[in-house]
Amino acid sequence: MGPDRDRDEEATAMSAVPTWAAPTSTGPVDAQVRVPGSKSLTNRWLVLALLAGGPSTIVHPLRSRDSDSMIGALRALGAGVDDTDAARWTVRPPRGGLRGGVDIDCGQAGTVMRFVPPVAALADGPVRFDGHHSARARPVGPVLDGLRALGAEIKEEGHGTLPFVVRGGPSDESASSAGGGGAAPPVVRIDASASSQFVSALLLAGAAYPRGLRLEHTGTTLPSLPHVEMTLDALATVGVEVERTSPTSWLVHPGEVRAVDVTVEPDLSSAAPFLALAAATGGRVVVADWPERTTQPGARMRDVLAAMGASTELTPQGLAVRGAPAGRLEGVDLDLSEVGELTPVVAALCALARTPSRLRGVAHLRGHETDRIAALVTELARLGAGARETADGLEIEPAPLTGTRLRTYHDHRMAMFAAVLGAVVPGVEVEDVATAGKTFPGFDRVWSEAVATGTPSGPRAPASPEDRDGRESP
Ligand SMILES: O=C(O)C1=C[C@@H](OP(=O)(O)O)[C@@H](O)[C@H](O)C1
Ligand SMILES: C=C(OP(=O)(O)O)C(=O)O
Repeated sequence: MGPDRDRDEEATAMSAVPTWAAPTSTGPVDAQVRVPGSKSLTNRWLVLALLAGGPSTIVHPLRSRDSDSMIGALRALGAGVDDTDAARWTVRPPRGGLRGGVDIDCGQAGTVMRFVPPVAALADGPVRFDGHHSARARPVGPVLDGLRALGAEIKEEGHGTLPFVVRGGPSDESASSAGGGGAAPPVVRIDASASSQFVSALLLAGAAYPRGLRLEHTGTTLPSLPHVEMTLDALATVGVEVERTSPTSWLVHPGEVRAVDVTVEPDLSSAAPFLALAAATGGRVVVADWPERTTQPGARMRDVLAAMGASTELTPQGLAVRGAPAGRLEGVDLDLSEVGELTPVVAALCALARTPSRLRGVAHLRGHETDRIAALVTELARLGAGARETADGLEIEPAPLTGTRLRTYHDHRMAMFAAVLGAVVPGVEVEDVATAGKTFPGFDRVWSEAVATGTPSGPRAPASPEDRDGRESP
C-alpha cells in the first residue's frame, strides 16, 4: 500500500469522527480545578474489595470507562457493587467464591486486563477476557505465563494479548511443581519490562492463593516502579504481608484480605494537563485536594515543571502552579521511566519550549493505549514541530506551530496532549476528545472553563518559540 493510499485512508478515517475546537487562551490563566479520583487507586481498591473477607466502602472513587470496566468484571465474578451514590461505593464479595463461566469486557483498561486474570484463576469455571479493539494490541503474556506456572489452563486466542480464557489456578500440586514443595509458596518468574502492571497483578492476588506467591521479575528494566509501590502500599492497608526479597522480587504471604474502607485521592496524572496549562500560558492553576503524601507517580509532575521553569507550591487550597512570565519554558532531558503516564503532557510542553528536549526510558509506551511514541511524533510533526523517535523515547525540536486537526488514537492522554497545545496554538481541532473519558469524563468541559480564565491583561501567551524567549514580557 503506497503512501498516497495511506494518506487517503487516514483522511477518510479522520473525517468520520467528531472534532472539538480546543480553546486557545487569550492570556495567562488563573484557574482552580478539581479532577476526578485516581484510576490506579480506584481499580486497585475494587480488586482488593473483590478478594476481601467482607463488604468494602470506597469514597470519592473515579467514575470513568476504566472503573466501569472494573466494576463490570467484579459483577461478572459474582460481587455486588452498589455504585448508585457517586461519592461512595460499596462492594460485597460473592458468598461461596468467585463465579466462573463468565465473560469479562476489559474495555481499554490495562488494570482490568492485567489485574483481573490472576483473580479469575480462583473462579469455579473458565473466564473469558476480551476488550476494545485497541486493547487487543496490548501485552498480557507474562501474566498468562505466570498463571500457567501456577497451574491455570490458559487458552490464548491472541498472542499474549486479548482475547484469552483463564481456567483454574494455583492448586497445591501445581504449586509444588512450580518450585514450591511442602508449604513453600510457588515461584513465578516473569519479565515485566513491558509493564509494571504484570507485577502488580500477581501481587494483588497472591495472598488469596493457598500458599501465597514468590514473584521474581527477570527482565533488565521495570517501568513505572512507583505503581508497584502503590500496589504494596494498598496491600499493606488491607493487611496483606509482602516481603521485598530483592529490589525486583517479592514474597506474598497467604492470608485474608481485610475489607477496604478508603477515600480515593484525586488523579494526579489527570491533573497534569492543568498544571501544564499554567506553565504554558504563564498563568496560575490550583488543583484542589492535592495529597500531602501519595504513592501516585503523577506527583512527579512538580519536578518536571521545575525543570522547565515553572514553580509549584502546596497551599491550603491545593497544589498551585505558576508559569514563568509569557509561558517561557526550557527544554529538558528527562528519564520518564517511572512516570511514563506523564509523557504525552510533558511532550506537549516540550514542543512549546525555547530549546530542544529528549524524553527517555519510555520504550514501554509503545504498548500503551496506542503506540504513544509514534503517535506523539506524528502529531507533533503535523503541528510543525521537529520530533523523532528514539529507541526508548523521543526527541523534540521546537518550531513555530500551526493549528491543525490532531488525532487521538483512542488514547485519553493524547486528547490531553492536544488540549495543552491548543491552549497556546490557535486552530487546534481535537479528534474524538471524548476518548479522555477513559479516566476523565467531561475533560473538555473542565478544560474549557480553565482556559477561559485566561485574561489578556497579563503577558499574552505567545504562539511560537521565537515569541517565547521572554523578551516581550514585562
Ligand atoms: O498500575 C497502574 O495503575 C499503572 C501502571 C503504569 O502502567 P505501565 O507500567 O504499563 O506503564 C501506568 O502507565 C498506568 O497508567 C497505570
Ligand atoms: C497506560 C495507561 O493506562 P492503563 O491503565 O490502561 O495501562 C494510562 O492511563 O496512561
